[in-house]
Amino acid sequence: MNPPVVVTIAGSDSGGAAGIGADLTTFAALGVHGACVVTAVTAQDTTGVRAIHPVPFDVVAAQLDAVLEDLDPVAVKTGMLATPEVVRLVASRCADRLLVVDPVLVATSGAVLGSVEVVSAYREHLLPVATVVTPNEDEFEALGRPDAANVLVTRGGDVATRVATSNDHGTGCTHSSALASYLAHGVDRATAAARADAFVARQLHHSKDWTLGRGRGPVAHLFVPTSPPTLGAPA
Ligand SMILES: Nc1ncnc2c1ncn2[C@@H]1O[C@H](COP(=O)(O)OP(=O)(O)OP(=O)(O)O)[C@@H](O)[C@H]1O
Ligand SMILES: Cc1ncc(COP(=O)(O)O)c(N)n1
Repeated sequence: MNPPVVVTIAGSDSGGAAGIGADLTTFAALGVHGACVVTAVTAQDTTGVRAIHPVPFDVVAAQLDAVLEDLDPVAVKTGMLATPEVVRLVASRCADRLLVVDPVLVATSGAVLGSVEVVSAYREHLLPVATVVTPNEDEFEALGRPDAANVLVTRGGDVATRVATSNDHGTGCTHSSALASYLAHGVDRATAAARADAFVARQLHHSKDWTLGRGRGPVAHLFVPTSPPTLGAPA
């Protein structure tokens, strides 16, 4: 039987904690086939972002056309979209699919990954057509505290499930990719959100004592220490 197809539209992180790498590995961990549209190349490590190179618009559009026309993904997950043109492109091409929008505007390191123009494009074009939007607190503020049913503010784990670790680089990407994977397996939004929270908490627990890099280390995306996660089973 074919796995569900999910496409991530996001930037690369040379340090392998966030972005496309985190998304594809999370998709693999959760039993979906991952396709990818690369929007930007970042020179980044556990301590911060050194450089950002947006991919030319035509090349982003060509990647998206290829994936949509040939692989027909059931779900789309967006991360760093880099330019307002790409935000508008995604809104116009992906509104008819399960669409998880992680509005990547501020990195864990504090680096700004989205301009004022990008924020406006999100508000006007992408937020209204998303299935779920997963801003963190800073991104929620930057977006003007949108008051809509599809907005799920991520808060770094609630008291019961919070894992004490500084290895949290990539948690937002992992969380939104897990959410898109569970939706692609056919579970409802509330269940998918709860499972994504539990998945990230478990992955954070697994990597909590890692000492990779000198800054905020990566969350484990793939290592699954106990039984495999529940995928499309009844809610
Ligand atoms: N310390 C933690 N313990 C348990 N769960 C956590 C922890 N940190 C993050 N999470 C989980 O990961 C999700 C995303 O976390 P967070 O909001 O910190 O991501 P982010 O990297 O700031 O997001 P973005 O990619 O939007 O910038 C949270 O909703 C929560 O489910
Ligand atoms: C290419 C890219 N995409 C997304 C993030 C956000 O992830 P985080 O909030 O964990 O820094 C990032 N730092 N880099």
